[in-house]
Amino acid sequence: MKVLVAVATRHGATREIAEAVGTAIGSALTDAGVWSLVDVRDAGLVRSVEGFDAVVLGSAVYLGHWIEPARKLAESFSDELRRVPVWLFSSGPVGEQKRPAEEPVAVEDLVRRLDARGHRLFGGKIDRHLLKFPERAVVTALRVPDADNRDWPSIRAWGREIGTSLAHAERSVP
Ligand SMILES: Cc1cc2nc3c(=O)[nH]c(=O)nc-3n(C[C@H](O)[C@H](O)[C@H](O)COP(=O)(O)O)c2cc1C
Repeated sequence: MKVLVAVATRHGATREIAEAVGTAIGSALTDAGVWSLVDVRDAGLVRSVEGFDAVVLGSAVYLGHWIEPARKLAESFSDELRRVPVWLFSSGPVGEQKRPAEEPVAVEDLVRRLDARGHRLFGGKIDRHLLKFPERAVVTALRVPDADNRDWPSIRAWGREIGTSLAHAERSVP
């Protein structure tokens, strides 16, 4: 089984989540006795999704939205993506940035359009040293502290859930 984990990142924090998800999917499939090849790629470098049996697409969240390479991939390949199991994830919230009254990222429409199995929101990471001046100005204005809110156990658990569900589907094919 071939699985694509495509990710859009500006500063690398979401890429590391994608890699952990990909590793967890692969190990759950191996444990279930299913051969797998899990390809973690930058969304902007994906030229085709043909040949993959499942796709996980994730993006960092900036100002409430996915960044362009992830949106573009979802748009360009929406027909192909609807034909395979798809999971989405976003990574963003740091500190108190997530206000309970608001959805931190607008993806409901995408979940519907791609007929995705689910969407998970993970915490993000802010390291001012990596930010360009305008970004630093935004996080300073919003009083967002430097922090790493990525919850590795739940990231890995989600990847294993995906792998297990793919393994069940594979076994139930006659
Ligand atoms: C300028 C700026 C705007 C951001 N806007 C949001 C936002 O609207 N919602 C959110 O949850 N996180 C927001 N974040 C946090 C990022 O999503 C978080 O730092 C993420 O881990 C970045 O991932 P990356 O390193 O893969 O680009 C913002 C960060 C910056 C620097």
